[in-house]
Amino acid sequence: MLDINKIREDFPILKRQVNGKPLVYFDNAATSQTPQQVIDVIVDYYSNYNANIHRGVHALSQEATDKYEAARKTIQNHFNAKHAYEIIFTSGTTDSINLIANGFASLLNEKDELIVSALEHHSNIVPWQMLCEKTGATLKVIPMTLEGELDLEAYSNLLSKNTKLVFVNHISNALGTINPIETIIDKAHQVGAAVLIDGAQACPHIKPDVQALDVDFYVTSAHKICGPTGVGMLYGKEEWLKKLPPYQGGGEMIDQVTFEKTTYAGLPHKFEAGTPNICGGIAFGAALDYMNAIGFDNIANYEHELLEYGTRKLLEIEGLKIYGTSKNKTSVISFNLEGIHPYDVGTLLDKMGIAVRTGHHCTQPIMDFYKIPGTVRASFSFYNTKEEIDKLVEGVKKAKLMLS
Ligand SMILES: Cc1ncc(COP(=O)(O)O)c(CN[C@@H](CS)C(=O)O)c1O
Repeated sequence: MLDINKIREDFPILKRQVNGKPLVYFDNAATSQTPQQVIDVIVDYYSNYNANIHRGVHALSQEATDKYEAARKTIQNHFNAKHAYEIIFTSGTTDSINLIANGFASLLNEKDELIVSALEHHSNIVPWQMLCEKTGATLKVIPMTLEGELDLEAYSNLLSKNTKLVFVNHISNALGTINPIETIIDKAHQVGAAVLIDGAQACPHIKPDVQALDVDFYVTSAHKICGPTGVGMLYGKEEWLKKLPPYQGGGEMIDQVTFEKTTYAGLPHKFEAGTPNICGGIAFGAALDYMNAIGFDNIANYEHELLEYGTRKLLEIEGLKIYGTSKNKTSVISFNLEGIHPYDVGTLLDKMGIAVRTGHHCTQPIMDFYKIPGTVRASFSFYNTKEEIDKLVEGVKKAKLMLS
């Protein structure tokens, strides 16, 4: 059982007032808030051992290197990766996906096919469209259903011996749907295709086991899981990371440089050119330690309570429609009020101190599917409360009165 009041004490920002009202932060799917334990690690780094890593001969550099590589091991253990060198630090989910898409440019041709899902974030669509433009490969799309789930029968029919890569999100940021990635991975492997799972929305709620999933690539951002922005990770199976060419050239990723020829470093540094976000990586590890101390089972159970409560209370409002009604979803509720633009609802809620996201949530294909301009999206985290949901419901009722 979580002590929510005690947990909320960890988050200084939750004491904020917005427009003269206590902040109700329901935009966790965009970015999560940062506990004092992680803030302290960031302050400690810049106060006591800020230095460049991996090649320094002085104490500060060694301390920073040790902490950075310890964070990599924390991430390895969290995702149950076989080797620490299968964890590549990136600037986030988008960067991780682009790293892989660029790597496949040298492996694909016009006969090859890639499969994406209709539920994807633009970060897991556009890099692959760019790759298809470069290589002549074909992009195929797994259709979605009205409930906001993937049509698995259609997926099976899209797979063929020409399928080289399948990439889907673990959890939809716009609808909250939890996709059956075990099935998706298994079917892709049966035709010899590799699978990239976009875990940006999953990692705040569940603890993926990359070896159990047998996934080829898994990506996420630290800022979704109580960590800082500007840092994330790519997990890749060793065999794949060894096959892919470097993403960026520069310091750190080399072994020998001559004007005749340059040889590259081994894993993970082959993919980590230049000075990394050292503090961000260390804070990423601290964020995972914080979340694991609370326990992902406790987090998932409590957030499911919030989802059920919020869904029930919002549906009591006449004319409110929820998009994404899968039985298997996390604490994201996307909704609209009949005849009212989501942006207007979001603006009024902000005046009441309630932070939600409105618009297409970087998933325009989903909005096109539902033939709507966007939604109001409330996304709950383990530090939110039912009392805050009551404020949201009252706010939506007020907005309906004012805007109808
Ligand atoms: C499923 C999914 N995939 C990729 C991204 C991009 O993450 P970055 O850290 O920006 O690289 C996101 C970020 N979604 C935010 C910003 S649009 C949201 O409000 O839903 C995501 O949810």
